[in-house]
Amino acid sequence: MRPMKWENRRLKLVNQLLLPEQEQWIEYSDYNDVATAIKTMVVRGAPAIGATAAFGLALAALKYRNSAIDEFQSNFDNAADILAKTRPTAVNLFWAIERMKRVVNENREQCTVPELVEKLVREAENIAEEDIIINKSIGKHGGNLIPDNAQIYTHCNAGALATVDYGTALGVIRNAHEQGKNIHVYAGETRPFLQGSRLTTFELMKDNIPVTLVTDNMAGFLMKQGKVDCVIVGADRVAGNGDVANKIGTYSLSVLAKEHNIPFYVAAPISTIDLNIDHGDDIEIEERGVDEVIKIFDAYIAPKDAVAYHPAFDVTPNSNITAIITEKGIIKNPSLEAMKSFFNKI
Ligand SMILES: CSC[C@@H](O)[C@@H](O)C(=O)COP(=O)(O)O
Repeated sequence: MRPMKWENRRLKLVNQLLLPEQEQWIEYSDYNDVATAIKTMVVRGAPAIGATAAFGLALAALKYRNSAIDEFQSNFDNAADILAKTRPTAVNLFWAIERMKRVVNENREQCTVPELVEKLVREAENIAEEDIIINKSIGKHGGNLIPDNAQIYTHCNAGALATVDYGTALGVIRNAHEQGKNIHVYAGETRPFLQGSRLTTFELMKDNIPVTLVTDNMAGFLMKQGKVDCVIVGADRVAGNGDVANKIGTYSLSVLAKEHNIPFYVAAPISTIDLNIDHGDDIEIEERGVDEVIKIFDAYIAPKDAVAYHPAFDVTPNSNITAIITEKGIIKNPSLEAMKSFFNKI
């Protein structure tokens, strides 16, 4: 299931806050509303918010298509700033915004504003279409790492809903399933926002991929019981040394996997790798409102005035990662050197 549609020059997003109970599509014509959708997590997942921001900028370009070039650029840059301030951790957001800005900077001298607008719309469409191809390629590379009869543990939702389609971690799982391998997935519910229970189980069940939902604190016991053959997660940002920022709880899973000698895989597109950052400790970790911890949607699960803390992501050190699976190949035992040699080869 795709989380977004670009139809008649409008963006439609499925409201991921309501899934799986309700499939509500919201239409966007204003980039400010798109920024709010990213912030409130109507749309979420690193590649999905990148593509969404690109469409947000396409909407901004359409809005200002009758302006003179300088005014157009200033309004466009302002829209880019608004979209960039929505969520800080997933680098795909900034990567997509930069790609859109480059279209303006490289073409503003030789194009009219309407021509520029068309190029921007096309670039956003390209970002979205390429994402699907990239995910299928990640799936192909990663699918071969999954043995037949594997029991796979995944965290959060790195599926079709977190991308434009197919998914990264779930793309690997989908590929293994398409190869005819007999696999079974444990989906961790992913407190506090429940992307695992609401979205991952929903996606896998729709595809008839056997899945069992577990709460996050069950992972260690499952591993001890020998019920997990590998862990696969997505990523919001990979540092130049292969440290990985991903949904809060990923780090704990990696420690558990190491303790039990279970391979720990990260599936992510190259656009998630941030070579401007050498070390995971330098990745900005988003802190979200404590209401998301104190409540589950509208229901309080703690005293209303309880003190709570909500880092939305954590960082897994490269030493806990068996391999990073990208669309261009696999980086085994990631380190600064392994990452450098991979980028020299591709
Ligand atoms: C292919 S999505 C990879 C990551 O973005 C995913 O694992 C994740 O952490 C999503 O976090 P979210 O807060 O739901 O946007």
